[in-house]
Amino acid sequence: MLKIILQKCQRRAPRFKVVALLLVGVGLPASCIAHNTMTKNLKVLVSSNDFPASGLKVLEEHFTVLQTKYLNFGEEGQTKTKEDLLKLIPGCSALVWSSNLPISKELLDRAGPQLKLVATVSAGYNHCNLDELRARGIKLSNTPNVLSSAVAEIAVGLMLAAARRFTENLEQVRTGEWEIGFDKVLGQDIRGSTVGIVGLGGIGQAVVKRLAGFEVDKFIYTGHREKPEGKALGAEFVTQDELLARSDFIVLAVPLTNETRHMINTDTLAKMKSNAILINIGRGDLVDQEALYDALKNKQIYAAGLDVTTPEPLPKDHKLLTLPNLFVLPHIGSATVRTRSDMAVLAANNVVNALTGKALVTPVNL
Ligand SMILES: O=C(O)C(=O)CO
Repeated sequence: MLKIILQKCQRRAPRFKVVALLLVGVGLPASCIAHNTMTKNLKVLVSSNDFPASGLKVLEEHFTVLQTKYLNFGEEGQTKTKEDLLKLIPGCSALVWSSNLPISKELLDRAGPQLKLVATVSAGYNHCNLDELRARGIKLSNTPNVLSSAVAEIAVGLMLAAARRFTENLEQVRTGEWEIGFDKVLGQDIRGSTVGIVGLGGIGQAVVKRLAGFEVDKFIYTGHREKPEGKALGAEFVTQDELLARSDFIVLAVPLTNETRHMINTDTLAKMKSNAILINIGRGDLVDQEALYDALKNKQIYAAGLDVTTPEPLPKDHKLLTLPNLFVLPHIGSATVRTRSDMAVLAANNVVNALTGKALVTPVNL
């Protein structure tokens, strides 16, 4: 066995033969040594300096890990991070990507032909140029499922925040001008409502499950096709128009694609009930924000709760932020310690598999 490993190492990189011999001397399993010594010369770039230690540990066991030294925070931080990443990228075999820098043609050119995988640390991959990845034979992985509960919790949080008018109520607390009275700042119930889910994937299903105790009257959903999971959850499959017309809460849980971009626009907002509450946990561009601003301002719909906006960060003087019936979060759907750690480990395992010739754990079909 050892002989075969050493021959392999010799062929690939003679200096690893010496390393392997030394490590056998200290008692490490030969297969692990051969594998690690052969992959240690591969460079993997991690795009953020706050990537969870659990994921880094997996990567560092196998590869040479490069990481930007800047915090991707604020305009200056973002500029420095981008500059740093562009310097580090050439020669990398995999990119572990949690940056808002798009995976573009230019960036892939800069990386070079040895790049095998982009492992995005997100469920969404609309920031990746899929045509370029496909044309170059570069694989793409994402981190679905592990974040479904965390994102669904934020959807439920936004439903409560928008329905119970957290923006106005918080403002009252901050200014000390509380409206004390029996019929002041009344909100809407989730109890007895119809909740419409646009996209009954992992996150959409997790939203329905989390609302189990809220006495929702009816769950309906729309998408490309009826799903067996819908039946199991007691959710009715309807057309998009029917969902818009019937829902008290509309939760957007679909990826951003050419088909879904601006699916919420002047026309679709006009089909909603006047008490409708729109929740977006997908991507900002699912919604035409100008149209949403008008609909909220004119009270054409009741309220909205957004975890995602265009752009991110939303400038602090953006007109959306003047609306009392809008509650906005800074894209924190997956931002829990456990979820981010699970995402990091999943992304790292995808890298290990891609660079050791195994199937990806969570591939994106290109
Ligand atoms: O993982 C993603 O794509 C998210 O946006 C989670 O909020």
